[in-house]
Amino acid sequence: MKLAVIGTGYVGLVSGTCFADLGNEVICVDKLEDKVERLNRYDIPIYEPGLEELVRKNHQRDRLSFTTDIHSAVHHADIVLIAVGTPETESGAADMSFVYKVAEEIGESIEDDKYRVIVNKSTVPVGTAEKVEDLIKKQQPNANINVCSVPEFLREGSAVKDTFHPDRIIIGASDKRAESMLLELHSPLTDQIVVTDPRSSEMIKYASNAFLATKISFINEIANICDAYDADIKAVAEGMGLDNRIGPKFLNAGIGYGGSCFPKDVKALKHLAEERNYQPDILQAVMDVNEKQSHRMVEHLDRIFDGDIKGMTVAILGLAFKPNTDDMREAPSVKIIHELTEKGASVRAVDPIAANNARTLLPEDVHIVEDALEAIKDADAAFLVTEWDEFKKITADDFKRLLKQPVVIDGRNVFDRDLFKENGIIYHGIGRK
Ligand SMILES: NC(=O)C1=CN([C@@H]2O[C@H](COP(=O)(O)OP(=O)(O)OC[C@H]3O[C@@H](n4cnc5c(N)ncnc54)[C@H](O)[C@@H]3O)[C@@H](O)[C@H]2O)C=CC1
Ligand SMILES: O=C(O)[C@H]1O[C@H](OP(=O)(O)OP(=O)(O)OC[C@H]2O[C@@H](n3ccc(=O)[nH]c3=O)[C@H](O)[C@@H]2O)[C@H](O)[C@@H](O)[C@@H]1O
Repeated sequence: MKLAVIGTGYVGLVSGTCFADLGNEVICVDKLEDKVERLNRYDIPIYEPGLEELVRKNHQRDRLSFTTDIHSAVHHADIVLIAVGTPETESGAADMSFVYKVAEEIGESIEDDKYRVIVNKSTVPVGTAEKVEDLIKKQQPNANINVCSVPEFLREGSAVKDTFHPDRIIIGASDKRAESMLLELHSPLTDQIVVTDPRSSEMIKYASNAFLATKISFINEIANICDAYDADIKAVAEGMGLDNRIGPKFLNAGIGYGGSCFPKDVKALKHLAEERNYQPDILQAVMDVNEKQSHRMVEHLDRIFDGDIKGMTVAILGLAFKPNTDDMREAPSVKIIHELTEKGASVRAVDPIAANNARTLLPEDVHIVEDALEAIKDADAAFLVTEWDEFKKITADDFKRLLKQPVVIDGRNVFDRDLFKENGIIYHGIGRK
């Protein structure tokens, strides 16, 4: 099939490349000339394991190309995927200006009566498929199109794997012909395909992200209660997760969820509810717990030093919002570092790949170093903020030898608490002192 993919962020670039790899002819469009130029040189603007080889392979086979010309891409396509950003606005609602602009541009690009399926892959409010259809038809009243919703569920850092092996595909189809084309496109990926209407499909995406965020805030709340009673959240989560109805995933307590999606999507869903005069109390609580959670590490440090942390040097291990990405959007590290510097501490930070993206978000006097052991050396305390594999390998002995004071605050509960304590380290995890 011939595909046009509009937007080459995580979703557009990864899904476009994967569909090309499955044998489709894919043109990826971005409005940013320098991004398109970089992509044509296989200089991939995001860090995503496996992506570069896949782009190179399919580009060289002439199945995948990059352009700024939306007009010719839409003209060529049987299916147009919209994958532009839907960031949050001040009110918490999704900013739909990029999607609406693309809809208008698609309308302007359609000049013939060929049948095309337009697909929203961006995470969008319920009712957007209808709005996009209206906008396209406003530009081109005779456009022979159906607008559908196929939300994306990939995770950053494992985007290629998630796209080739999805748990499920949701197709929100507005018409039988569109449904069968989308089934044909997606059937090589999985048998687990749910076909529904566009509105339900749009809601499935928000509800899924909100549910995962709820699981995280729930376990963080239990961790905070564990803290107060000297129970161990790791044991608690393991015990809970063995119940099939609960499941073990997304029960890692820590410093709250970040990233480009959970924070904005929970807010956007809340906003959607309030627009229809429904007060979503659970979503509000999820956000409130998450907001508080990023302060836990500094609270632990304060507890150890009776609030007197002025003049200390704290080593920050990890800046990205999670491992295997250089994405700094809503990364808890930013809040933690600002809190430390506001309290008069100095910060020495390290991250394998996110340091460049982090620089402008951090106070100027934060010292970013290349190596974890260099960050720790002579610091008064170390904070494990992002659980990169290379940080997990730091031993109790390394901390003991290099830190000025053997204080380790483990924001992701990855170190062996008992071993660290046996080695004389003052170890605090989240919900496991
Ligand atoms: N990042 C992720 O892991 C996931 C994101 N999503 C959703 O997918 C959507 C896209 O997210 P990302 O890929 O992270 O976006 P992004 O913000 O990283 O990239 C969007 C791209 O679209 C381009 N663009 C904007 N307007 C354009 C136009 N008129 N014509 C051509 N290109 C245009 C931008 O230049 C940019 O390169 C969002 O709604 C997001 O919530 C869904 C699942 C996973
Ligand atoms: O809509 C999206 O953009 C995507 O959002 C998330 O993917 P992502 O943000 O890449 O990362 P996750 O692995 O889900 O982690 C999100 C945040 O939750 C935190 N988290 C995750 C799991 C956990 O047990 N505990 C926890 O604190 C992570 O540290 C991170 O800050 C979802 O997992 C994807 O399914 C979805 O497609």
